[in-house]
Amino acid sequence: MNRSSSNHGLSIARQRFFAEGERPTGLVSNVILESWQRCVALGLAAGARPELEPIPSSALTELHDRHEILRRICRPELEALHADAHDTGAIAILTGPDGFVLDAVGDARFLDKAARVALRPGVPWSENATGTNAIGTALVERRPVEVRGAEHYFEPHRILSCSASPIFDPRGRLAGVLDLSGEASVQHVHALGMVRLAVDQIEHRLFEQVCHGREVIRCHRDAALLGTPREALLVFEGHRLVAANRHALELFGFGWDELGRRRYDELFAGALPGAGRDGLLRDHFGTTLHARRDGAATRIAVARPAATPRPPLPRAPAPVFDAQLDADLARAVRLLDADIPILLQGETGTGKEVFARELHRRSARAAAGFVAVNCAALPESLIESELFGYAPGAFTGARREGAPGLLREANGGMLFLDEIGDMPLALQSRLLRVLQEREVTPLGGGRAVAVDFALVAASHRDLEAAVAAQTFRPDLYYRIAQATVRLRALREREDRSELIVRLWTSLGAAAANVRLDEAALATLAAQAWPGNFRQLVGTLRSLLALAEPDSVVDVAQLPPNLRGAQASTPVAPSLAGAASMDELQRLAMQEALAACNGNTSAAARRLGISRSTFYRRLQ
Ligand SMILES: Nc1ncnc2c1ncn2[C@@H]1O[C@H](COP(=O)(O)OP(=O)(O)OP(=O)(O)O)[C@@H](O)[C@H]1O
Repeated sequence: MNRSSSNHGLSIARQRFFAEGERPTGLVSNVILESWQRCVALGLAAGARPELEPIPSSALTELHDRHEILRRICRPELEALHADAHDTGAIAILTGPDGFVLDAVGDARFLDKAARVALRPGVPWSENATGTNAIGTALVERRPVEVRGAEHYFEPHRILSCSASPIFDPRGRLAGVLDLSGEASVQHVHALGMVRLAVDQIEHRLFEQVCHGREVIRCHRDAALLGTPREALLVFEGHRLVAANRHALELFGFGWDELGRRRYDELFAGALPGAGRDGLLRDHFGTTLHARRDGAATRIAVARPAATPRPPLPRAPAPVFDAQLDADLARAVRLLDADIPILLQGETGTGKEVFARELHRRSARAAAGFVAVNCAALPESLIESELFGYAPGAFTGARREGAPGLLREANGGMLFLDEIGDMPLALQSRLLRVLQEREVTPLGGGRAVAVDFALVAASHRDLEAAVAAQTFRPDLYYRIAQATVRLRALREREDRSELIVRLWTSLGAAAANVRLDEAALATLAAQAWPGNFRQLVGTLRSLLALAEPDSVVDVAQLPPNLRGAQASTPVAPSLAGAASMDELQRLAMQEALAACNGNTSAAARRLGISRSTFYRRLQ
């Protein structure tokens, strides 16, 4: 089909879909059609100009900080994509896993034009915010997507032609999206292919970085492709497959959800080649594969050049679940898939949100969205409109075209209502009605819209006690508490040493070759950790940030409040007793990092120095 006839077909498709409410099958691909339908269900008005304001610059800096590793890994491909597409004037874009644009590299003229439709850093290009578009739709579909001209949901975006591919980490979690966008009037013939190749490179590099120090098995049918981004990469823990890249999934023919389930002997027949060696392996179909095994020991032994800049610490470790949590997760997934809501109870920091996200990842609704609402963080005056949405002109200050609300945004996916115990009583009744009737009526009138989402609610309050105290409605309680999971406080767990070792490794300690000595580990494991995971992870991040590469952390390096007999020693005397300016500085930074849960920006602000100075002093 040439372009003018395909444009004509698209105009007819739009007319039929938007004006006549028909399904224009055959005129537009199913991916686009399904996306349009999702946008309609969200209440987005295709003819309107979407209000897409970038987040404030301080929030963008924070976003950049959070995705520093991803940005660094993707930079070469962003530059290369832009260079390859230079003739077409297209721009290369990187977004985070939520669709927020992190970087845009390209031709100044088109950058300018793109900025007019808000295709610039700090603006969300998720489908919920921006309608059908390559970035948002690739995030929903979890696969590469092309969206050209009038296939975009919103009229003003017709000027764009975009090709995007999601980027997955070795555990199958979305890390971000790479996109190439240009003018719809220019042909971008190989755009999607270029983006896919670039993502291949990125995922390969991400895998190397995340799994550095682990024993990685590389294989391919063709020996010449071993060591290239086309090779399959696999990591086993014991006998279980815990990480893989897309090529491995393709080779063995299963999806990310099989990670953690498949065993070595289900994939391969015969033993691995020796560590650090090449050899032959047979897969379970009997096909011969060329394989290479990177021994963990060999990799760790490679000395880090002194001048190598330290990679930033991951903000959060990969979730760690013990056997009990794994069993809770498996049970909760079955219940959730049978449409039974789950209530998570546990003290602050016990990982309720982490648990809920993992539930989503393992559930039948994993491909659809995860919408998290913190009922305690939303001001009471806003919570109603945020949750239930509002009709056009419902109240002063409302957006002209109204808003669908978070309950409708969760349609098809999972709604996570955090701190539900803090929801005002009047709203509890409204929420109950939605859960019973499975439809939402926006504030200020309008017709009720059907919603279908899996519900996970959480609270650190004892909701049963709140019902007895009449601060929580019993009928809502019985509705949401059909299946309850109690997340244990860390002080109740006997496996704290093992947990600390796993978190320590996951935070990058193996990559930097920083060890905790036995006494330090025992001291950390003996703590009660009233802030639970949040406090423990914050402390481990601080220790790692301050440790030299290839070193051992001992008890003397632990924050004073954690050091056995000195546990109750106030901060000031320990600072006063420090030996040198360097030691003083080190202690002050350590205290600040611990107080800010390992957030370096916040710790730098606390000390009144810039973030770059803080980093420099950490080197
Ligand atoms: N199972 C886990 N494995 C690794 N890290 C975890 C785990 N659970 C929680 N964490 C860490 O602890 C932090 C707090 O977790 P999360 O926000 O899920 O706790 P919460 O119980 O929802 O807290 P709150 O009640 O205060 O909202 C997370 O940022 C994460 O880094």
